[in-house]
Amino acid sequence: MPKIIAAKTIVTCPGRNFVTLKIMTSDGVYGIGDATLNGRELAVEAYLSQHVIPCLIGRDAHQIEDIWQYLYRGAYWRRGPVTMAAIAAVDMALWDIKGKIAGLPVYQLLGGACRSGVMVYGHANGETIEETLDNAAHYAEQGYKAIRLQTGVPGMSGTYGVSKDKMFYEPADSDLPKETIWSTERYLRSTPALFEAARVRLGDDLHLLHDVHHRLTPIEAGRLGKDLEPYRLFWMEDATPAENQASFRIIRQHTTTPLAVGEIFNSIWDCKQLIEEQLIDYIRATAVHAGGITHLKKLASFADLHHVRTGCHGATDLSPVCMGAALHFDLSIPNFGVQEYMRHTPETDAVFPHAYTFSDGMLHPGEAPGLGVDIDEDLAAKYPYKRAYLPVARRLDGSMHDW
Ligand SMILES: O=C(O)[C@@H](O)[C@@H](O)[C@H](O)[C@H](O)CO
Ligand SMILES: [Mg+2]
Repeated sequence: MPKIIAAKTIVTCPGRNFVTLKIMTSDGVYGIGDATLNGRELAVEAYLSQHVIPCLIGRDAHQIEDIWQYLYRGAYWRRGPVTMAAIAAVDMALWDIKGKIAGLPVYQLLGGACRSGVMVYGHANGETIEETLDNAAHYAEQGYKAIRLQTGVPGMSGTYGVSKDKMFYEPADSDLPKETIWSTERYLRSTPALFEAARVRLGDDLHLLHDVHHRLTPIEAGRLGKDLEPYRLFWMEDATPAENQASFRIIRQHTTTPLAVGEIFNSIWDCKQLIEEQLIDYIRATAVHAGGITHLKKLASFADLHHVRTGCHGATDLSPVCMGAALHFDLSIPNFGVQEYMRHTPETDAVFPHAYTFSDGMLHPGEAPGLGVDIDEDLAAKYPYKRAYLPVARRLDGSMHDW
């Protein structure tokens, strides 16, 4: 058996912070997993190095499910982003090892390909509607079939989703949380105008998406969904905070705009009611924050029973290791919907050489054994950790709001 003989964490900041777990086996084969939790990176690093790695040594690296159960049940304290990101990193690394030993890409171990490629969506944005649509046209020229549109809200700078650099979006760019302002009324006025103009300019064939980023109440979200119906969105994302899953019933009662949620979910328990009651159309949980490929597989199978498809989170704060894992998963499940693809910078891509490729609006994980993603440790060491936080938002009267 390939025995786990050592494991270590690698923290690097090639423009943004990433935490990677590397597991070494007695066969000389190693695997890697993503453990990045944006803005709280060192908590996961400590959880792994202080509490998880000592429990891994000597175990059979092939026993992926058993090790998952051992870490999940064994901690006694279940779930939560730190715990689940740490378990996810172990899980990804073990799938990587199994694939390398079998000489097969991970998607083959998951049941083989269900499709020829993974449709992805890119992020078009701008301060104005015109700038956003120019950017969207640029994505369409590159072959994207699905595009997310976010535009500045008049009179409010620092709105979520609007970036200075049009190809790379990095909101965690400040060593203390930056304060931004928010007005629901202005946002609800400007967003339908963006999509009205988008259909005129971009036509009917592109899939258009939008991220509300948890900033509306359920009834406000119901109204926005209704206002957006004429423009036939692929989805409206994170319409309202989802701790109270039943609140999605209110949105559902008011609109046929498809709903996506779940990038901050850590387990199937965060979306059990949402899925069971068919209150959503797409579940956005992803490998790194929801317990790895093993847990995501269960979640997707449960979702499939309820006509819910997947739409894995794929922002830049999820490393190329997570992107690799997501692509193997996406290719192999029947109820795949779409994959988010926010490109990493060339510096990040150099630290994480990978086999996945983009062509004609689709990503493919490639045929390399395992996850097909590696880490260049010498290069990683040149970019030390830099504290960075996401912004926060306040309403016009100064009270806190979701960013
Ligand atoms: O849909 C998305 O990609 C997001 O909502 C992210 O940009 C999110 O803000 C970041 O992942 C936070 O770390
Ligand atoms: Mg989002």
